[in-house]
Amino acid sequence: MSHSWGYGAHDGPEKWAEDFPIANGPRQSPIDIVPTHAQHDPSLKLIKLKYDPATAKGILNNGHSFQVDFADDDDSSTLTGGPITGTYRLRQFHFHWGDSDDRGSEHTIAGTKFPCELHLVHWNTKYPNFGEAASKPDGLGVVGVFLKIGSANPRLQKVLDAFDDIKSKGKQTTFSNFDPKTLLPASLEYWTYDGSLTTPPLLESVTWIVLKEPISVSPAQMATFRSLLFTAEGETPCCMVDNYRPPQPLKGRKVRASFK
Ligand SMILES: NS(=O)(=O)c1ccc2oc(NC(=O)c3ccccc3)nc2c1
Ligand SMILES: [Zn+2]
Repeated sequence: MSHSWGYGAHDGPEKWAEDFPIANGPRQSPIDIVPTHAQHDPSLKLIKLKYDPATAKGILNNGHSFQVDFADDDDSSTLTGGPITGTYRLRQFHFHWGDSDDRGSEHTIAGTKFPCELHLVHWNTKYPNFGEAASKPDGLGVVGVFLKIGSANPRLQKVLDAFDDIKSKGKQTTFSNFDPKTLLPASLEYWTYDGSLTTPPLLESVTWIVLKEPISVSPAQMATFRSLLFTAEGETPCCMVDNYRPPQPLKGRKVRASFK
């Protein structure tokens, strides 16, 4: 089955269920987080993110977003604590963003959309690799960070400076010595719930950890995000924008807060 999905009218989120019926499953992501409905859980631990900059390997335009990939053959870069048990290894981070500043995030907060959202993707080392973990209900842990319009974010700039080499789909380049911790806000307070990958194959294997505090991004930096292309070299260029899935039904799930 050739899975060609995207974010357009003909291949976008409203069509994904045709090839990926789990799109209508019981624990789909993203969701609208309503802070007043979230329950503070005092048993939730602090999240611990330990990242070794040396594990950063490369940056790739995969035609849906761009991602920075990390070496995950040992426990050099891990997520522990928070709502999860055990050790989850960082595999990649990527973003979702809009064509204008009024949209772009996947999760929303009481209906509020942010212009951009960062996802740091980790897999549970109780499984042999990412692919195995991605098919298990406790296989993945994704940390979501909102970006809001403000002053230019100097830590983001190193990522954006690599875009000239990955403008179109399938292009990649080396990307080394980068600490994703520099992209995190001061507070690691979070909401957590059981969900899924937000793009096909939409596997329901993600423990979501969405940070309450956003990081900043400037309008000029958002324009740089929007200069990437969904399309490969030689194809009619199509700007990579609005690569976000809208919130999905909660279907009885509880969202817990690590804070009061
Ligand atoms: N928006 S999302 O829910 O964070 C999300 C959605 C879809 C995803 O597919 C992958 N695959 C790998 O990282 C991968 C890692 C190793 C080998 C092959 C793939 N990560 C994802 C994260
Ligand atoms: Zn994502």
